[in-house]
Amino acid sequence: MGLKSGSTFLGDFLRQCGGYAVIDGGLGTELERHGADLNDPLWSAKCLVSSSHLIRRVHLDYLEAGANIIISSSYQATLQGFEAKGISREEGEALLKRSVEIACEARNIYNDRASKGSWDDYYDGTGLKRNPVLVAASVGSYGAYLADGSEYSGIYGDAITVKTLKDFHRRRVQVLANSGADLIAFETTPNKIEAQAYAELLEEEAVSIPAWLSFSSKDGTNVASGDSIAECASIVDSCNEVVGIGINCTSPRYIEGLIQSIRKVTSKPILVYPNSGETYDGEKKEWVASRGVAEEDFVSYVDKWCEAGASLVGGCCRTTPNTIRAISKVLSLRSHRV
Ligand code: MET
Ligand SMILES: [Zn+2]
Repeated sequence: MGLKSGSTFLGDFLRQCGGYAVIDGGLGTELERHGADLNDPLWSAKCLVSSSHLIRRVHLDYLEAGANIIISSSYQATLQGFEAKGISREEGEALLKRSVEIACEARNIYNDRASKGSWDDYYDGTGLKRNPVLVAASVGSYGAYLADGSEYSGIYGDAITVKTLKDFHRRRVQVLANSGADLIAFETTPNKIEAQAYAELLEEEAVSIPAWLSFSSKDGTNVASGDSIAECASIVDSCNEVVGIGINCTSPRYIEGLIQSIRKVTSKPILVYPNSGETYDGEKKEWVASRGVAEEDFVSYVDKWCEAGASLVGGCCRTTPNTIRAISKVLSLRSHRV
């Protein structure tokens, strides 16, 4: 896809969806809920090796809950992480591709089911009712690879520069760009240097599919490291390959303010998929439940986020197909208004 088509890619898709699109919910969370043990440096990517059927099932659950965009299980799948487990470069690349294939298989099953559904179930006056679906290849941050929660601190230390980050991500991005995915989702970006690294990498490598980039935040004004969201978003805004900018894995209560800051520096579509509002304890590797937001409360924010300028909404860690079903209802009511 050339730059020109890249620049209208997400806008065209949003129009196809009626103005608003639904992103899926937490993948890692759902895999765990189904019994997977993700206490591993590869986290959800551990299932790529042993339980791809479970990953496919979770993608399918999100599609059936109304998701328009499903994000692959490659968040914590890195060639470096695979190598540390004795998995060769070649096998590691095959696993990265496999993560996207599994998501594509889920989309095929979903499409088949929808077209075989009864006329009454699926006919909505405009044709067969089947949500348009994109598959996004997940790229987690360098902090996610470290597997110590640093995607929520953004503190990488002085030895880590834009250059080392580009080199860290380069091959994985190349492989995922040629995996059959529709776009790349750079998730949980915690600082400015990593945003800069992604933007430069997309340009240097002439990546053939578009990308979106989302940040994590702990306060509603800055990304996790303390760099300002406005500054981070403008770095990304100037990269032609980036078709959407947003926030993920952040408490719902900070989202509205963050959208307003992003809106000031970009006219690209804004995406948000917050977590449940609980906090991740990187040392204990568990979510601290105390300050969570109930499912109904999460959903009550969705209209506000859209009014502030978001057009793609989903959920991150600790959200489930129920959250996505509820988001999908709110967005489809809004879609009918556009
Ligand atoms: N897409 C990833 C997942 O839900 C994002 C994780 S954020 C720590 O599994
Ligand atoms: Zn998350």
